[in-house]
Amino acid sequence: MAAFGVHSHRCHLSKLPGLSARRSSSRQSVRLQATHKVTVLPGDGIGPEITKVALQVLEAAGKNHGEDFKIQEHLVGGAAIDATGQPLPEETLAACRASDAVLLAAIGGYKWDSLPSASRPEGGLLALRTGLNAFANLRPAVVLPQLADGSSLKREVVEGVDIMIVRELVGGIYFGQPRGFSANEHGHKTGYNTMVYSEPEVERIAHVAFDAARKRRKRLCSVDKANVLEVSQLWREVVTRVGKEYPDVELSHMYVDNAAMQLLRNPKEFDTVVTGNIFGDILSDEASMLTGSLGMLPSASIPSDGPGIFEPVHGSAPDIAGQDLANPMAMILSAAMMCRYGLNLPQVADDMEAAALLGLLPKWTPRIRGLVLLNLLVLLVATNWVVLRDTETFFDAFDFAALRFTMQLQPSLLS
Ligand SMILES: NC(=O)c1ccc[n+]([C@@H]2O[C@H](COP(=O)([O-])OP(=O)(O)OC[C@H]3O[C@@H](n4cnc5c(N)ncnc54)[C@H](O)[C@@H]3O)[C@@H](O)[C@H]2O)c1
Ligand SMILES: CC(C)[C@H](C(=O)O)[C@@H](O)C(=O)O
Repeated sequence: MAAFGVHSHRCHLSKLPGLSARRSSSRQSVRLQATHKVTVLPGDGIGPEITKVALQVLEAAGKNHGEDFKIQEHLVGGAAIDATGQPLPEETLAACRASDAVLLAAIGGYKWDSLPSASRPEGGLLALRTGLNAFANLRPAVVLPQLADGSSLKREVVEGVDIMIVRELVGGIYFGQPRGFSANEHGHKTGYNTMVYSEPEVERIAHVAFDAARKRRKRLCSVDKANVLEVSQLWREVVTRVGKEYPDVELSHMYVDNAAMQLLRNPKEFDTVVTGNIFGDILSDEASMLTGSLGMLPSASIPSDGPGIFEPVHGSAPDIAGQDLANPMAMILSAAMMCRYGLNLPQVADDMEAAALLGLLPKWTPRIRGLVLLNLLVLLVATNWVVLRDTETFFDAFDFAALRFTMQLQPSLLS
C-alpha cells in the first residue's frame, strides 16, 4: 500500500492516461511515502547499458521527492537462458509478481536465434506478459520539435504528431492455438499460426482505448483487416458496440494496410489507435520513425490489476551493443511511465521526462551548456520549479541525463 491515501500503487487502468507529455500539478494531495519495489530486467544486448542510465535518472529524480526505490535485478531472455536454461526463470516471474512494477530493457540476440520459439529470449518476454496478464500495451509516439528534422519524413509532416497506440498484448496470433509445423498433402513442410480473439478480449482492450482517447483528443481509430479476416470482423463489431458507451469519442475504423500508409502520409490525422497484437507490433515500430528514432519510444504494458511492465518499444539492438551508442531515451521514458502509471509518482515522472528532454538539446559545448543552463534556470524559476526543489539533486539528474546521453543528436542514433 502506498500512494494517494489508501489505494495500492500497483497498476490501475482507471489511472491511465492521455499519456501525452504533460506536467503534473505541483499541488498534489498529501501522500504517504513508501518504498517502491521495482523488479528490473536488463535482459540482453544494449539492455544493461540503457538500464544503468535509466536507474540513475530514476534514483536522482526519486531523491528529489524523498521517494525510495527498492530495486531488484533479475534475469530474463538470453542472459537467463545462458544462466538457467530458461528464458523466464520461475524466480524472475515470482519476483515480478511480488513487485509494484517491472522495468524491462530488451531481450534477444543472434546467439539464441536458432532455438525453438518458446525457448528463445522472445518466448521469455511473451511468457512474462501473459504471466502478469499485461494485456494493454500503450505506446505513445510524440514528435518533439527538436527532433522533427531527425525523422525521415519532412518536418511539416511530423511536427506536432502525438499518437497513442493501444496494442492488445496477450492474445491474437502470438498466442492462438493451434500453432506449429506439419506437412501438407504434398508432403511439404508447413508452418501455421492461428489469429484468434474472443469478445471479452476485444471488449477489455477497447475500453482501455476509449478511456485513453477520452482523456486525449477524443478520437479513436480501430485498425483491423476486416475485409479479409473473420477475427477482424469480430474485432470491428465489438469495438463498435463498446463505442456506444463513449458517445463523446469519435470512432473510426481503418484497414491495417491503409493505416500503415496513412501513418506516413498524414500521421497528424491520428490521435488514439487501438489494434491487435501483431498489427500493433508493426505499426508502433513504424510510428517510432516519425519521432526520429526507435530509441525514443517508451511503452507501458498494463494488467487489470497487479504490476505493469514498462519497457522501450525497441529491441536489444545487438548490432550496436557494448559500443556506447544506444539511445537510452526510450528506457528513461519507460521508467518515467512506470512512475506515472505504475507507481503513482507523477512528480518523479515529470522530473525524469524533463531530464530526458534536456539531454536532447543539440550540440553541447561547455559554452552552450552554460548558456542553456542559465536560460533553463530562468525558465525553471519562472515555472516554479527550482524554488520548490533541492537544487543540488536537480543538477545531479541534469548532469547525468544531459551529459550521459551525450548524444548531441548523433546521426547514428537517429537510424
Ligand atoms: N521488447 C523487446 O525486448 C524487443 C523488441 C523488439 C525486438 N527484440 C529483439 O531484439 C533483437 C534485435 O531485433 P531487431 O534488430 O529487429 O530490432 P531492434 O529494435 O533491436 O533494432 C532495430 C534497429 O534499431 C536500432 N536501435 C534499436 N534501439 C536503439 C536505441 N535505443 N538506440 C539506438 N539505436 C537503436 C538498432 O541498432 C537496429 O539498427 C531480436 O532478438 C528481437 O527479437 C526485443
Ligand atoms: C520481441 C518480440 C516478442 C516483441 C513483440 O513482438 O511483441 C517486440 O517486437 C515488441 O514489440 O515488444
